[in-house]
Amino acid sequence: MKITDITIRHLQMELKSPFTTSFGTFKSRDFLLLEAVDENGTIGWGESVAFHSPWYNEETLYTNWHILEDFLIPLLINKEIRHPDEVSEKIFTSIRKNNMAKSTIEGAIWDIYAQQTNQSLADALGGKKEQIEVGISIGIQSKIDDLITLVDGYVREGYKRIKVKIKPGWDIEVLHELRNRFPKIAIMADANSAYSLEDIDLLKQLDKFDLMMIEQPLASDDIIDHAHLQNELKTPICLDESIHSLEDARKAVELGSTKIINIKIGRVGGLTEAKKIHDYCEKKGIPVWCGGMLESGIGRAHNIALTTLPNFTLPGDTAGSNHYWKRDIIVPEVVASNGFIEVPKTVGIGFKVNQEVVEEFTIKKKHYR
Ligand SMILES: O=C(O)CCC(=O)c1ccccc1C(=O)O
Ligand SMILES: [Mg+2]
Repeated sequence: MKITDITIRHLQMELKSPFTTSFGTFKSRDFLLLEAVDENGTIGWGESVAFHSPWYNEETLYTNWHILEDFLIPLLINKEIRHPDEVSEKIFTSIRKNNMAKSTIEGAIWDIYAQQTNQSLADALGGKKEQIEVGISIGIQSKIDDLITLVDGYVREGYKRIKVKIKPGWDIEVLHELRNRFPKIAIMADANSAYSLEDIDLLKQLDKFDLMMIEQPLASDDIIDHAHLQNELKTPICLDESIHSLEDARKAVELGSTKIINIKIGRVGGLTEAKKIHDYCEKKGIPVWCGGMLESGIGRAHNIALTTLPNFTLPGDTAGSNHYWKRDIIVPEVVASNGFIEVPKTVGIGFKVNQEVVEEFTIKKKHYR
C-alpha cells in the first residue's frame, strides 16, 4: 500500500462525568484523529491518546501534531508499505520516542492493512478471542460514599474488576471501606506515580486488601525503585507509565520491577511494538492487560483488537462507550455486557466512523498529500 492522503483533526468531546487522577481532573477530552487514504481509496483511522497537557507523559496533542506534520507524514507519505510492521521497524527508525504520535499513524496503517487483506484487525494481529473481558477505572471522588455508590453500580452492570485511582490521602481508608463493602470482587489501585520509596510503610499496608495489583505506584520513569518495592510487597506491581518499548519491558521483568504489564498502544509506539511486548511477556509468564486513555471509539476499537491476543489474560480498562460519552463517534458504539465486549468480525477496526459526529466535535483540521 501507499498512503496518498492524510487528514488530522483536533476533536473535543465532553466526558459524561469528570475523571480525576493523582494529577488533576478532566471534564472533557481533547485528542487527535488521523484519517489515512491509500492509493485504492481505502480509509484507515488512528487516534492519538496524548492529552491536552503533558501530565501523563511528555507528549501533548500539539506535540503529536507537530511530529506528525513535520517528520512522520513526510517519511511515510507515498512510500510503498508491504506490512504495518515496517512503519516502526523501517520508516520511523530515525525519530526518537514520540510514541503516541507514531502510534496514531501506525494504527491507521494497520486498519488499512486489515481491510486490504480482508480480515478484522483482531485477525490481522493474530488474535483469537471472540469476546474480551473488561474492567472499569474509577477516578478519585470527593467522598468515599460516592465511590462506594459508583462501584456498586458497576458491579451490578457486571464489571468483574474494579480499578480505583489512589493518591496520598485517598488510599488506605478508601481501600479499607471498599474491601469491607465488596469482600469478593477483584479490586486494583492505580497511583499514577503518586508515591516514592519513602512511602514504603504505607504501601506495605495495602497488602491486607488482597488487591489484584497496584499500578505504577512510583515515579513514571522508574524501574529500579519499583524492584525494591516489589521485594517488600506481596501485592503484584503492574507498570504502566515506565514501559515504552519491548526493551523497557525486558529490563523491568529482568529486574523484578513488575509482575504484570499494562500495555497501552500509544505509550509503546503502536500495535507492532505492543504485540512484541505481549509475545515477550507470554514467554516469561508475565500476564498483560490493555490499558485505557479515555479514548473515543476509534482508539477503543484498536484496544479491543489488541486484547484478543492470548496473553491478555487480565481484564483491561476498555469499558463501554456509554461509560465515557453521551455519544461516541463510531457505529455501533462499544457495548460492555456483564463485563465482556464482543469482538467485531467485520473487516478493519470493525466499527463505522460516524463522519457527521466527527465533524461536530472537530475544532481544527488539516489535510496532507
Ligand atoms: O478508562 C480508561 O480509559 C482508563 C482510565 C485510566 O486509568 C487512565 C486514564 C487516563 C490516563 C491514564 C490512565 C491510567 O491507566 O493510568
Ligand atoms: Mg495507569
